[in-house]
Amino acid sequence: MTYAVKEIYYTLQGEGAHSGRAAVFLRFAGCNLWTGLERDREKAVCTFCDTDFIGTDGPGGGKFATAEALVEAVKVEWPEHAPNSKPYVVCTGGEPLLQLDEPLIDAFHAAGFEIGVETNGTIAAPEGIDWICVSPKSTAPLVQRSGNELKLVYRQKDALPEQFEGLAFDFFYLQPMDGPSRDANTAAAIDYCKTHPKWRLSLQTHKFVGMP
Ligand SMILES: C[S@@+](CC[C@H](N)C(=O)[O-])C[C@H]1O[C@@H](n2cnc3c(N)ncnc32)[C@H](O)[C@@H]1O
Ligand SMILES: Nc1nc2[nH]cc(C(=O)O)c2c(=O)[nH]1
Ligand code: SF4
Ligand SMILES: [Mg+2]
Repeated sequence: MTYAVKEIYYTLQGEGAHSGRAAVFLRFAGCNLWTGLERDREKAVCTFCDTDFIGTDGPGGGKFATAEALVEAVKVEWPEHAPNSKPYVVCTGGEPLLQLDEPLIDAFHAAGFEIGVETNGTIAAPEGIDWICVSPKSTAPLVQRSGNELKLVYRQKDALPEQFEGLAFDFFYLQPMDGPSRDANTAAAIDYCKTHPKWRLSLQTHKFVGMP
């Protein structure tokens, strides 16, 4: 299968349980809940996306004919001399589970990588991913109902924390929705976490410091 990749870059995970951890971000092109075009945003299932995932024109982006070729492009971003560390790749997008398949998982593991994924949960995750972060979206049916962290963007009218707190995840996070109401959403998320301690606050820390 040919993989369509928007961008590949080395940064720190900004969100959730692995916040602060060095990772290569592999951003796949395309999503099943929005075309990525501003003219379609209002009518999309997911309306608040903060990401450009159209095309393959970003840094390190392109079309990769094999899993091995894509792994090689990710591998070169990890520092050469990194003692006592296992390389970590975060597969995101767009929706990474449209493209992240078993051959690619196997190729990453063969190269010594630990694999994380950021998914909207509408597609079942293949076996073998080391860290599954599910971020449910509005009315989109949630298929992937277990994993390591559930990271709910807050506030969404059609996706309330109560709908998800019984699912099989190790951690439950609320991430304030960025946009015109970010400050109000942050205050509401803090309040919710204080009254519902099962939930923790996830801030998009990379945005504070201008990291990609
Ligand atoms: C761009 S998405 C890509 C991965 C996948 N499609 C998903 O939605 O989980 C990466 C993460 O950013 C979150 N996100 C997207 N737009 C956001 C916004 N405006 N404010 C806060 N988080 C946002 C998503 O919920 C998800 O956890
Ligand atoms: N630094 C950084 N951390 C992130 N965690 C999840 C992100 C994403 O867009 O999937 C993201 C991102 O875009 N940048
Ligand atoms: S599901 Fe993820 S990538 Fe797709 S539009 Fe929503 S936040 Fe963006
Ligand atoms: Mg992002």
